[in-house]
Order: sequence, then C-alpha cells, then structure tokens
Amino acid sequence: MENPLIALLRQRHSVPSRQLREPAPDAGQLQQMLQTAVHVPDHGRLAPWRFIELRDEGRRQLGQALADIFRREHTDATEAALEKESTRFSFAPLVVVVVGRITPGHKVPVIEQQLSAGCVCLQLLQAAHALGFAAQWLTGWAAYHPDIHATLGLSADEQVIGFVHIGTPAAEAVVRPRPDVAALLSRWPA
Ligand SMILES: Cc1cc2nc3c(=O)[nH]c(=O)nc-3n(C[C@H](O)[C@H](O)[C@H](O)COP(=O)(O)O)c2cc1C
Repeated sequence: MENPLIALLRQRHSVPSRQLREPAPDAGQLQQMLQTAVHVPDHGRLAPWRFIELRDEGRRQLGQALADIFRREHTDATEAALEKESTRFSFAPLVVVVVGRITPGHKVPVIEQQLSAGCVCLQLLQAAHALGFAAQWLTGWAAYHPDIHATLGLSADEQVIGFVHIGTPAAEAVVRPRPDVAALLSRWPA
C-alpha cells in the first residue's frame, strides 16, 4: 500500500481558477495552510516572503485595477478583453498573494530567496489540497506590473511570486499526465 502522505502529494493537481467556487478556507483553515506554507527551506533564515489575503472586496478591486491598467495600455482593447481582465480574480473565493521579500546584495543569492518563496507557493497548494480544497498558482502580466505592485502596497524589493487562487472545484478537473521520471533520471558517473 502506498504511504498515505505520498499518495496525497501525488494526487494534488491544479484546478483552473475559473472553476473554483465557494466554500473557501475559513480564517482558521487559512492560518493552518499558511503555517504549513512557511515550513520551507530558507537559506539564511531570511523568511523572504509574506502574504496578502484577498477575499470579496480585495478581489473586486484588484480586478478593476487590472482592467484600468489594461485599458490605459491598450487603447484599442475590446469590451471582451477588458471584461477578461476585470474578472481574473472573480472566481476563486480566496486568493493569497505570495510576495517575495528579496534582500539584494545578501550572501544568499536572489534566486535562492525566490526559490524559497516558490516553495511557499507549492506548500500552500499542497496544504489546500490536504484540507480538501483546490487551488491554482497563477502569475500573468499582473504579477510583474509596477502599478499592480503599487496597488498591493509592495515595496521596491518585493515582488509577486504567485497569486494562489483557492476554493472548491465546480467541476471535475482534467488530470494531466506527469512526466516519466525514469526518463529524467541519470546516474553520474554513468
Ligand atoms: C510560477 C508559475 C506561474 C504560473 N502562472 C500561470 C499563469 O499565469 N497561467 C496559467 O494558466 N498557468 C500558470 N501556471 C501553471 C499552473 O499553476 C499549473 O501548474 C497548471 O495549471 C497545471 O496544473 P498542475 O498544478 O496540475 O500541474 C504557473 C505555474 C508556475 C509554477
């Protein structure tokens, strides 16, 4: 019989944010998930991450900010395109923004700080899965746009590592096949 924790880890898969609905994790469940998420390797104990919780009003306002920026930067944008931008955060009832707090010039290279923050995102996905929710880690242009950073109150050394959309699936997700690790594994020296 497969180890139950291994089985749980292997069952995790993303559910597209547009298919996520209520119920969302409540405050206690979110705390549990975040406690799990920070159980990651962290070179230098920099804790190079923090979280922003978006629920109803936060998701609505962020969607509106996306549409406003998109309209400004694409003067020929169609109503459908603007609608797509404004609704990006309107499906999953909870979005956790994982913010990387990067210390430039530290002996721990920037990439290692970013990798630690990436581990936080994965751990958050796994914790959501363990509690019976589904999730998807998204970035998209908004994650890299300075005006979105300003909207969310990020400082100059902070970046969006992921928008982790969390909720309950409205439909059965299509589970994608995973790579064959045997083909990825070599031994050195051969
Ligand atoms: C850093 C990062 C950013 C991602 N951003 C997007 C995105 O913007 N849009 C998207 O469709 N998928 C994005 N993905 C992929 C999804 O999170 C997810 O991996 C994909 O839907 C496949 O699901 P899986 O988790 O079951 O493999 C991103 C993944 C990573 C690691």
